[in-house]
Amino acid sequence: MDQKGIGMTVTGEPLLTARGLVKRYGRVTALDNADFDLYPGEILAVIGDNGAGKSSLIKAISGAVIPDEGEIKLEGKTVQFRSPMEAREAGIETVYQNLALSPALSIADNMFLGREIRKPGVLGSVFRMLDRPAMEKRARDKLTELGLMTIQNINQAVETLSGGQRQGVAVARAAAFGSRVVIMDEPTAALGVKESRKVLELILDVRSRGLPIVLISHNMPHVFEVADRIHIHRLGRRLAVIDPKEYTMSDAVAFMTGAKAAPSETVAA
Ligand SMILES: Nc1ncnc2c1ncn2[C@@H]1O[C@H](COP(=O)(O)OP(=O)(O)OP(=O)(O)O)[C@@H](O)[C@H]1O
Repeated sequence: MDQKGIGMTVTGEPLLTARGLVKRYGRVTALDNADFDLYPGEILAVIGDNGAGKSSLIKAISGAVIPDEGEIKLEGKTVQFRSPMEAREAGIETVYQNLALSPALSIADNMFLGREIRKPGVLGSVFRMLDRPAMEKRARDKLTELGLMTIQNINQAVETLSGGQRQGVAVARAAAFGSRVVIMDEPTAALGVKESRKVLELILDVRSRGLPIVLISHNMPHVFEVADRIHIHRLGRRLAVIDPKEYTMSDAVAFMTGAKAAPSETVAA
């Protein structure tokens, strides 16, 4: 593999790759031969103008849409996710823009939504009781481990939390279950300065635990603060991958809007 321009932080083989992804919605081609590479332990930001196809790319690699063409590989093996659940089972967790939390449910219940821990039941019985103490303990441990100590009560309804705390729960859930990759779609978009800071710290914290993160964001200061590499998406495909230490924010914006030609040598092979 040609490592030129990939950046200082990546080594070895990519963990998650996509080649030639195509996704059409009627006459709109959201993904037009898109490539993608995520390396172990890195924070990869994905940036691009509105409508560039960032969400479509992320949906394809997280099982939320099925691409019309192309190939996705996880740890070198071809995968075909037919649902977000299948991607989750493979260790790819996504924190969506709308968070997908249930406001009326508690923090613990939200963390285990769709994969509740159940008490051992009668063999073969489908009616197994929820193991609430086990879920509460695991939720509390995870939030403590991630430094979300401001959350006092694990049984507190999510609707009573601040935006930052909610995002924290969503990130904690992803970090708790994402054994291979955590994808975050605009995690700071709806947050204030203090709450954004907390989420950025969480992202760095998740990386320090060895989990790679894909961060989709329009917020250039946030991207430049935490990303190891920046994937620039334009007109449905990857245009370039740049090292944030080598370019400025205005360079990145100029590349993604087409105001300036992107350095072609920085496209990962
Ligand atoms: N479900 C859909 N049905 C029809 N068109 C869609 C659908 N999803 C995406 N598109 C179109 O595909 C193109 C790429 O959209 P996508 O949401 O992937 O871009 P994006 O880079 O994430 O944009 P933004 O930054 O505005 O969220 C757009 O033209 C969009 O209108």
